[in-house]
Amino acid sequence: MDLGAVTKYSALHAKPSGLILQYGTAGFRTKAEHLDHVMFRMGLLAALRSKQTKSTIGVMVTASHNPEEDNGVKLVDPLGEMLAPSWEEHATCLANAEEQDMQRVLIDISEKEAVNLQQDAFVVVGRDTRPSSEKLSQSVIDGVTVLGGEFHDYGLLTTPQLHYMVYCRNTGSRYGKATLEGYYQKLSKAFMELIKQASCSGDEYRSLKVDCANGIGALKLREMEHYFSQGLSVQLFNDGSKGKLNHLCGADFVKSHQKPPQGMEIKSNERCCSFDGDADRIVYYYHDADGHFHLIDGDKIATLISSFLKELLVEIGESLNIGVVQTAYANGSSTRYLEEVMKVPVYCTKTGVKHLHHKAQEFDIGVYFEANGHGTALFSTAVEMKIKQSEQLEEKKRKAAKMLENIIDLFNQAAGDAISDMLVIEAILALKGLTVQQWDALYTDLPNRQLKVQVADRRVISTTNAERQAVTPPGLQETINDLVKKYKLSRAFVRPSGTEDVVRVYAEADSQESADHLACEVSLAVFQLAGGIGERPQPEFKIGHSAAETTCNINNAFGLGTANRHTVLIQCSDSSRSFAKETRALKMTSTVAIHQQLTMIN
Ligand SMILES: CC(=O)N[C@H]1[C@@H](OP(=O)(O)O)O[C@H](CO)[C@@H](O)[C@@H]1O
Ligand SMILES: [Mg+2]
Repeated sequence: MDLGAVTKYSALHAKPSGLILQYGTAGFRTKAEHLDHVMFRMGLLAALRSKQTKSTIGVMVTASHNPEEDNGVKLVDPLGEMLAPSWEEHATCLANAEEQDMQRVLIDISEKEAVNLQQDAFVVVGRDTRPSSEKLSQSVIDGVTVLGGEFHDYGLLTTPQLHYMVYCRNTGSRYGKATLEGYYQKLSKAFMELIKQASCSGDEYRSLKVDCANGIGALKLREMEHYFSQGLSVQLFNDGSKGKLNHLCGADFVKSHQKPPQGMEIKSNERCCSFDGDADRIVYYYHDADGHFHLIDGDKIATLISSFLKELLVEIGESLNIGVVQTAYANGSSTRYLEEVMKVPVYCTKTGVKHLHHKAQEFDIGVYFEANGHGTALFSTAVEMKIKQSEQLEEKKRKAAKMLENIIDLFNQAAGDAISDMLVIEAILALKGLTVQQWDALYTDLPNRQLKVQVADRRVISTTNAERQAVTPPGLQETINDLVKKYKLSRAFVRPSGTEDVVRVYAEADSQESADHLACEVSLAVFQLAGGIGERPQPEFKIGHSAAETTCNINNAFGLGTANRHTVLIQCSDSSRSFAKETRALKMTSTVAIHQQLTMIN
């Protein structure tokens, strides 16, 4: 290791003194202007990891669903997986070392991990469409080359495409060809094979509206679309030609606000979906004939996929085991449906796909999804062996085995992938002849609410039991237990976020009002017992899509009685400011005192 060169080049990517960052659930994420030194150092670290594992390592420059001004970086391990936990710690040490300590930290990591510095290193780099990404990925490359590593810069890629490239390169191309062309061909071929098996009702021309969050997903779906257009026509919205990345659109927006993205016109019963900013998450939705919005999230996606795979296994006559992995955010109805109706074992892990991915590897077929739409399915070598042996099976079983083989090829087993998941879902819906409403009707989600609470130090909250119970601060869990008892079919938990400086609160109950009240009461308990800062959590009534809907919300609030003399916090987006004005008029004529605050959603 040429430490002189490291020092010299590091000075060109100097760390702002005092800046401390943590390699969190999804790598480093913060304002783009604070990340140059982190990128250079992650280039160094990726080269070391590559030397140690004698494999290709990936570096992705993205901040996923964060605002456009942010950026981030994460490393991808040899089998396309998230970086090993011990190396996450090294990443944090290296990113936070002051300039004069850099050499010592690098040597420490190399010694601790017994890295042979003479070994070659190879790193592949990808980036999303943020204005800051190109320059930042160049800083990663500087880091790789200063340690004598070689690199391949894929340029613009979705995050899951980079995971796929790493996986292909480290498995001698058995998984696929490590090019975009290879990715498009592998997935499209599998999709077209599956679609061919769908019994054609004649009138079904499959089409889907896709909100691309103004991100990389739009570019890559455009490139890919002609490979599968015979089987599915996609109509792209928020394709980056005008709107801002993730602004009022994308999977995260749709899931957390439980409403459609801006910039997409939805006719009743049309199938629509949203990707997030780096295209590793997907959620579906539709408007029913009465104009009501229905969200089909990661839980329902996992249900559709696992029920289809289970049926295939039954048809093939194989006793391979199948498991579904969720987090505490999974809707209680989904867990009940999977366990009680489908009789599939369900496991709960901590938040963050690396936890779900590892658990899913324990099964012959492991399906994992976070409620926000990030997930995939993993297949063991036992499954592949059984498929190979299916040549001898009778016709019907062979057909099912062939279907399984294609569906395996269609999944991105390296990481959750919006494009791959979209094609899997479309294929399953076609094969089963299901409409989006029939899929949605598998079970009814329990009403739920997620809130964020600001505290001075979110580390005062520690949790156990896959984050479903708070251990500290003292008294918090007991308070939550008492609050939960007040509502029917209720559940609530709190945990410190791994990507934002907030405590997340989740509550579900038999009605939206109950879920909202419970979430609010739990937020207040967090605020009081865990050192809340800023404004106290308040009961919250969101502004509706239309003036009429908003008026109705406010009236409901009055109707509750409890709203009297309450502070009503009205959140409104830019475009709904006019509605806010109308509700101000309502305030003037009402007998209830409303202290109105206008805050921006997002
Ligand atoms: C409730 C929620 O959606 N949490 C998200 C979010 O993590 P937090 O640790 O909750 O901030 O970002 C992660 C990375 O994208 C994602 O894996 C996870 O599901
Ligand atoms: Mg993402």
